[in-house]
Amino acid sequence: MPADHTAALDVERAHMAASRAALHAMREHAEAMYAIGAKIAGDPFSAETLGVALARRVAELADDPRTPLFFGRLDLDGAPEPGGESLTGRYHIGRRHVTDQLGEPLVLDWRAPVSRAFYQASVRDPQGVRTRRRFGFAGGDLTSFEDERLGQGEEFGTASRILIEEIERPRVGPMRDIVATIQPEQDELVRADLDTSICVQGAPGTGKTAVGLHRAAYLLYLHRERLRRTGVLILGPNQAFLSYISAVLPALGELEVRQSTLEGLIGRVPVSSADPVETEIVKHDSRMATVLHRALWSRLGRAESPIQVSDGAYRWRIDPGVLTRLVDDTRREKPAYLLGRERVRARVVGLLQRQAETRSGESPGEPWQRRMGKAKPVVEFLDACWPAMTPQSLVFELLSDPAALTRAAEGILTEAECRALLWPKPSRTVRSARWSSADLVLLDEAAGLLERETSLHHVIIDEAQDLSPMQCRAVARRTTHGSITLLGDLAQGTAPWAATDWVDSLRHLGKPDASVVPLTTGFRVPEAVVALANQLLPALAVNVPPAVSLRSEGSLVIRQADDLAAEVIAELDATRSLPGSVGVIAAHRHLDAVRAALAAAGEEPAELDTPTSSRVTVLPATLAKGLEYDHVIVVEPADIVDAEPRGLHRLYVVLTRAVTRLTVLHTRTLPEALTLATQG
Ligand SMILES: Nc1ncnc2c1ncn2[C@@H]1O[C@H](COP(=O)(O)OP(=O)(O)OP(=O)(O)O)[C@@H](O)[C@H]1O
Repeated sequence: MPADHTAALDVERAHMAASRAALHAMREHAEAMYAIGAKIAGDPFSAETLGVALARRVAELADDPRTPLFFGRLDLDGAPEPGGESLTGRYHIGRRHVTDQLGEPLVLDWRAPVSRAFYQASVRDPQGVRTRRRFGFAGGDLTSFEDERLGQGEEFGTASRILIEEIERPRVGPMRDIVATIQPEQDELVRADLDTSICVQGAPGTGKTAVGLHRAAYLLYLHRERLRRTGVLILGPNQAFLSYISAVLPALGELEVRQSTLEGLIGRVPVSSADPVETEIVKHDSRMATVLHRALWSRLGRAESPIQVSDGAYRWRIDPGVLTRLVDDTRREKPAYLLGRERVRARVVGLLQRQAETRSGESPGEPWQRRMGKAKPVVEFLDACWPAMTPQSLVFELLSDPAALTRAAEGILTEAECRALLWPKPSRTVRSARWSSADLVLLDEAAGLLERETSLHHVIIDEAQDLSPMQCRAVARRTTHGSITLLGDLAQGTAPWAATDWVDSLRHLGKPDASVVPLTTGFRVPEAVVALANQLLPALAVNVPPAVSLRSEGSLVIRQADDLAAEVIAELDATRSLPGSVGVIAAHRHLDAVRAALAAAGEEPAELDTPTSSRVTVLPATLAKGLEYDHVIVVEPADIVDAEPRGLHRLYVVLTRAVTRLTVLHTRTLPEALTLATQG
């Protein structure tokens, strides 16, 4: 390193030390506030609220010695601020604001408006940036830097050595944040307005998950109070994936974002049975929404007899014609079902009240109204003409009563589809029903008809290509007044109902106008593997742009084996001296044999979502989505393809988990698409 470079780095290190000391002081100050918070708050409720806020502040100010406090610097030369003013001076950009005792900024949060230029400025549009400096680091220490003098036409783009080093870094443990190296096209998505819904179609490893997580952090920074009340939610495909991404937001100082699977979000009953796939397909079809709607609303009836009710002093009467009109009028207002029932009850009481007023000249009080609302004749009328329902009772009836299902599904489902829906041996009562995971979407749809969901402000949905129409509707019900970020790759759709076009998903999600933005630069998969994966694309029958890889390093080996287990062990031995994680991915039927071979060879592989120090993880192909390993060993691809109807898509997912080295081991003939790809 040249001497002037070394000297400059020393200055930066000193700034880092000063920033760390200042952060420490900020935290001590917050801790002191926390200690006296209870005393200064006037009442227990404010003490509690203040205590929670201060405790959060203390936690947010934690310093992680393994990461540097800043990773970039901007020298500004009259940059126009969003407000129109010009900014000059020097700003270090990091994971959070750090200020000195006088409140002067030592580090600017990466989400602050000024920091945008760090990600977006270019020679063509310098945004007032004279020099952009990026730092290389090891642990929390600065090791190098790289300057781009934009004013002098100097710009590295994806050739930045520091970016390359970052993406070539061996992967260990859970996912990391990418805040130091967010690319301009990713930054556009991260910083999109809160009210804008977007759909990101991105090839494997293009940073969709990373973009989603950073977008959550960005939105929370900009709209902290609003979002604290109404929430940001991240939806992922399974627990293994959620645990893989769980460290990213805390590393960015965001500790309170809810991350869930869709089942976790909508599950209102335990899942204790499984459906055959043809049944699941019908249950996830959007036509079920119409069937449920019809089944529910067809329960409204005409009043056959009058309500005759006594309040102890007098008897009142409402004629059937009036009651039927009341039901019809309320229905026309399109309320949620249970709200409608209560409206009818209130209107009946209103009619009784008017009769009482006419007779006595006085209005009966609230206790009288409540009593009349619960009077037996009123309840009997409601139960006959607008019966109370629960999600479970509605779905139970449809799945157990052929006549009820036929009535509700006529002209919507075929006879075969109805047969697929009906339980072969229905439980005797709703309470003893054994629900499947596909039933959860039906129950949620039913619940949405009965009562409106409260809307979240923003939902980020990862691996969204696998959402069924009914699952999309479940999300839509929770974002009626909010926005969504949809992240996915049509080529990776493995569910039987996987989307083949984003237009339909967006329609079911209630955001038909969201724009679909492609991401095509891959940061994970090496060139050789991307080339192989791209050649599978025609066989996947989806229209997506192929990926380009930023990683030229990396290897691909496809090897015929006699003994798969022995080959896996040999391959593991070959990777022993290399840094980074290893994922052995196979169809379910091979897992026991692979695990036994590993045990015999003295390897103790990690289980998914249990953090261990083991470098090797053995996992089924069905859980590989969204994950990555430096070295991936794929066992018997033909069995992965054969295991499910969209097995080739599954294979595409599995092949694209590799960061550095992909080894495919097979005894059977390779799937045809892969053979063509290797020849091509
Ligand atoms: N700008 C970036 N700088 C450095 N690393 C990045 C960048 N963008 C993405 N990465 C890294 O690339 C890898 C893939 O990112 P990510 O998992 O977000 O991709 P994805 O599009 O969600 O992939 P998949 O479709 O396979 O789920 C991760 O290790 C991520 O940290």
